[in-house]
Amino acid sequence: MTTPTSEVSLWQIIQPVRGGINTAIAISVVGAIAGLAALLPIPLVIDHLLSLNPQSSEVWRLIGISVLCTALSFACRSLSFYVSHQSAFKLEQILRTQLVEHLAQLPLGYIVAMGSGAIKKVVQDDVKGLHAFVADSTPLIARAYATPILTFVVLLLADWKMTLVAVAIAPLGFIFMSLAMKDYKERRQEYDLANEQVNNSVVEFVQGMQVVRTFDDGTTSFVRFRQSLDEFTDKLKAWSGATAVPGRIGSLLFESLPVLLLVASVGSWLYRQNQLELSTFLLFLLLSPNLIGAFRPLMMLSYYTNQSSAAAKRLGSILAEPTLPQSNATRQPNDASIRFRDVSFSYGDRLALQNINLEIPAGSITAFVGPSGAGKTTIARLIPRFWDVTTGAIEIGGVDIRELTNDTLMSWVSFVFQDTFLLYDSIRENIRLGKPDATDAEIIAAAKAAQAHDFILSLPKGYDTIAGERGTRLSGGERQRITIARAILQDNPIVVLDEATAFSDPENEALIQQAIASLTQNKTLIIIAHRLSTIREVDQIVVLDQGQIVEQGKHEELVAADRLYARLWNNHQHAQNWSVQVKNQAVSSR
Ligand SMILES: Nc1ncnc2c1ncn2[C@@H]1O[C@H](COP(=O)(O)OP(=O)(O)OP(=O)(O)O)[C@@H](O)[C@H]1O
Repeated sequence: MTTPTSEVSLWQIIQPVRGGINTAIAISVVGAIAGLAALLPIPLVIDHLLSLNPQSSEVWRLIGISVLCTALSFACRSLSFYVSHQSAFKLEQILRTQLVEHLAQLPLGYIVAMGSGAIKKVVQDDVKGLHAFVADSTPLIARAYATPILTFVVLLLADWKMTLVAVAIAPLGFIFMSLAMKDYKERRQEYDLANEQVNNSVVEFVQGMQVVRTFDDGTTSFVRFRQSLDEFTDKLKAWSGATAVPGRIGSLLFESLPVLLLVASVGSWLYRQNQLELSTFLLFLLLSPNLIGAFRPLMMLSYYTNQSSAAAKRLGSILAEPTLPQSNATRQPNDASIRFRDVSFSYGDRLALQNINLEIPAGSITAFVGPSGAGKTTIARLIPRFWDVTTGAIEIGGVDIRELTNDTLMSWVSFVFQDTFLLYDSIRENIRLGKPDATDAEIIAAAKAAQAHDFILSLPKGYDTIAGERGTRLSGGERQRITIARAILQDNPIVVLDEATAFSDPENEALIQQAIASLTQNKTLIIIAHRLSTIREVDQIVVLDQGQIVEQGKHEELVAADRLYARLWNNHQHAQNWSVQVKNQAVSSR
C-alpha cells in the first residue's frame, strides 16, 4: 500500500524520460553552437569581398564552413525534435499505464467520489499537457540559455565595449517588464477568482436550467451571470490598463530593432573613429539580436513550466492515493452469509458508521432503511469494498473480505447502484461484461429476464447499438435494466442493490421490479431502500440513524415497536395517501 507523499514536482513526474530529455537538450545545444558557428564566417566573407584583392579560395572555404555548420545545426535541430517527441510519447505511455494500473487498485469509493469527468481530465488532458511540455520545452531550453550565453562569450571575446552596448538595452527592458509584472500574483488571483465566478454562474445557469425555467424565468440567474461577467471584464480592464504601457515598451525593447539601431549607431561611430574593425562591426550586427532574443523563449518556458506543474500535481496526487491492500490468499467464502463485526467507518474525519454488528444469513433479503444521511449507502458499499472499514471487519461466509482476492470477491458479490455504469461499447458487450465467455443466447436470456430484450430490439441496431453513442439516448430505467441483465448473467450469490429513488414512469417501475425479482432469486440480497412500500415482505429490516443500527426486525415487529421505523412508515403512508388524494382530485376535476 502506498501512502500519500508531499506534493509531486514536475521533474519527479518526468523522471522516467529524463535520459531522453537530457539527450535532446544536449543535441539542441550542439545545434545552437553550430547555428552560431554558421554565422561567424559571414563577416569575414564580407570583409574579404570588400577588400581590394579578394581571395576567392578563402571566400569559398568560409562559405563552405558556414554551409556545413548550417546543415549540422539543422540536422541537430531535427534530431533533437525527434528525440524530444519520442520521449514525450514514451512519457505519455508510461503515465497513462501507471495511472490506469493505479486507478484499478484504488478504492471504488475514491473513483466514484472523484467522478469520471475529473479522472478523464487527468488521464487525458493533463498527460497530454505533459507530453507538450517534454516535446516543446526542450528546444526552448537551448534557445533560452545556450544561444544567448554562447553569443555573449563570442561577442565579449571580439570586443568588450561593443558587448556592453549590445546588452545595454536589456536592463531597461527588464525594468519595464517588472513594472508590467508588478502585483502580478495579487492581480492573477483576482483574475482567477473573477473567472471562476463567471464559470460557476454559467454552470449554475445551464445545469439549473430546469429549476430556472420552473421558478425563475431565468432573470435572477441571468443577472448573476451578467454581474460576474461585468466584474470579470472590469478586473481585466484594470489589469491591462495598469500594465499595458510598460508591458508594450518592455516587449518592444526585447525586439531586434532597438538593439540593432543602438549597435549600428555606436558601431558606425567607432568604425569611423578607426576603433572598430569592419568584420567585428558586422559580427555585432549579426549576433547581438541573439542576446535579447532569449527573453521570449524564457517567458514561454516559464509559462509551460507553470502549466505543467499544475498538471503534475494533479497526477501526482492520484498516484499518491493509497491503494486497497490486495490479498494473495486463496481462501473462498463458505457460503453467501454476511457478517459485520464491530464495523466503524469514517470518510476522512467524518464518522459515517459506528459499531455495526449484523448477521445476514445466506439466501435472505435484508433492507437498510433510515433517514437521509443515516449511512445506508455507505454500509452497502462496504460489502463490495468500495472502501475498507476503518475498524472492525466484514465477513462473507466466515472469511474477512480483505482476505479474499479481488477476483474472488467480485465473483461473490454483484452490485447494482443508482449511478449505473455503461461502457462505450455495444449493448451486447455491456451485458457480456458480467460473464466474458457468455454465449449470445445467454446474453439474450439475461436481457429477457431483466425485461430489457424488447426495448433493445427496438433500438436502431438492436444488441449491436453502442451505448452512449449520439442518437441513442437510453432512459435511466433502461440503463438500469441493462446493468441488471449484466448482474443476472454474472449470477453471483450476493446482490447489493441500491433501489432507485424515482422511476421515470409506473411502467418502467413495474419492469424494473420484475427485473430485480429475476436477479435476486435464491440469493443473499441487500437492498438500500428509499421507498418503504417495496420492502414489507423482506426477511430483515435494519434501521439506521446517524451511522448506527437503532432497530432491526420484520416490518410488523418494527411497526408494533412504534419507534423510528414506525414513524418513517407513518410518514410514508401519509405521503402515499396524499398522492392518491391528489390523483383522485385531478381525475374528478376533469
Ligand atoms: N464521499 C463522501 N465523503 C464524505 N462524506 C460522505 C461521503 N459520502 C457520504 N458521506 C457522509 O456520510 C454520511 C452517510 O452517507 P450515506 O450516503 O451513506 O447516507 P444514506 O443513508 O445513504 O443517505 P441518502 O438516503 O440521502 O442517500 C452522511 O453524513 C454523508 O454526508
